[in-house]
Amino acid sequence: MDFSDLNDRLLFAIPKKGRLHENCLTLLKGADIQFHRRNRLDIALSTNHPVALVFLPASDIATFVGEGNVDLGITGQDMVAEAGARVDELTQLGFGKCNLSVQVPIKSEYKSAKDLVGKRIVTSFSGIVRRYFDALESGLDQKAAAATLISAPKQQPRPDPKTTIHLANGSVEAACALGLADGIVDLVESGETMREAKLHAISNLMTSQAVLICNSKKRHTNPLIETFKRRIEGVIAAQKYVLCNYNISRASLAEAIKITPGKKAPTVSPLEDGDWVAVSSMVQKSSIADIMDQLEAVGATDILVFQIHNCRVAEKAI
Ligand SMILES: Nc1ncnc2c1ncn2[C@@H]1O[C@H](COP(=O)(O)OP(=O)(O)OP(=O)(O)O)[C@@H](O)[C@H]1O
Ligand SMILES: O=P(O)(O)OC[C@H]1O[C@H](OP(=O)(O)OP(=O)(O)O)[C@H](O)[C@@H]1O
Repeated sequence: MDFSDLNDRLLFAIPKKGRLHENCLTLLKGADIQFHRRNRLDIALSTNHPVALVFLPASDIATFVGEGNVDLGITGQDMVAEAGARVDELTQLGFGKCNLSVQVPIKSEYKSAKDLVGKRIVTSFSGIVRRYFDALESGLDQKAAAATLISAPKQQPRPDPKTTIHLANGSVEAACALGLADGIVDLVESGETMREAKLHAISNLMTSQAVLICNSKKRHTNPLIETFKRRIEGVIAAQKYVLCNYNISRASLAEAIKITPGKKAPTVSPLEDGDWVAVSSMVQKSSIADIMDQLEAVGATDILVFQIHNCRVAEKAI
């Protein structure tokens, strides 16, 4: 492959390793973006679309998309905020969910992030943390300081910051025990790392999940961007929902529909026995056991649940 192979191809950046990598490969497969990645090469040409996949560190993707070096990408919202990148968030992907929190040793005297103003913080998110503590130092409360990370235009850094922020690229949770920090700012999902390190969270800077992002200027220049967005949304919806079929008497239909209202509306088909109908409806996979109990309680029979491999659905949430 040489660079001319990339001409006229949409460049789509995917995390090359780490927490988001496997889920991204599943999405590409579900969206039927086929490719062959040669050993040790971080660029792979799609074999069925005018697309090149670019495998990059998750932390670089927001900057590359923001600056237009690649057109489309998947990374965490935390990475987008850290890069301060101006990108369009096309869709939230429902994985890589975590919080970015200020944490201190359980036994320390610090009770809120404000108590750490003027102290030492270790983090992998030095940009976000600098902005957050600048906001606290300028007198904002924790909630208002966290809001500046998402909505407010980027401020100039304070010329005389009181709080010392050190960048660490991993094992941030060890910094307090090693005497390097009074507090840390790190990601929390299950909380296991935090608890093992005898830390607890005293404030939340932001919640994050993986997102599909694109360069704002390129959004409407290539129709494949919208096609891939729709396909990926279909794969995610299919992972979230199952199809529930059952039979119910006409007398109980209204009650049953309240339990399974469907995306738009359930499909109701007549049965040979005129007093009964068959109902087919998409329901959230996570509540299916509850829903089956409720359907049985209102008299539904022959309740069958099917996995959905792929779908395109209306926006309305169930
Ligand atoms: N424990 C976690 N639970 C859920 N999502 C996480 C977790 N840790 C990280 N993430 C999400 O995954 C993204 C990438 O994290 P990861 O640790 O894989 O990044 P990386 O630094 O590129 O990889 P590596 O640590 O392998 O160098 C983060 O920006 C965040 O959005
Ligand atoms: O709340 P938990 O479920 O324990 O997850 C949180 C941990 O996950 C991430 O680290 P990762 O495992 O990616 O390793 P790292 O410390 O090398 O970044 C993050 O930096 C936390 O340390």
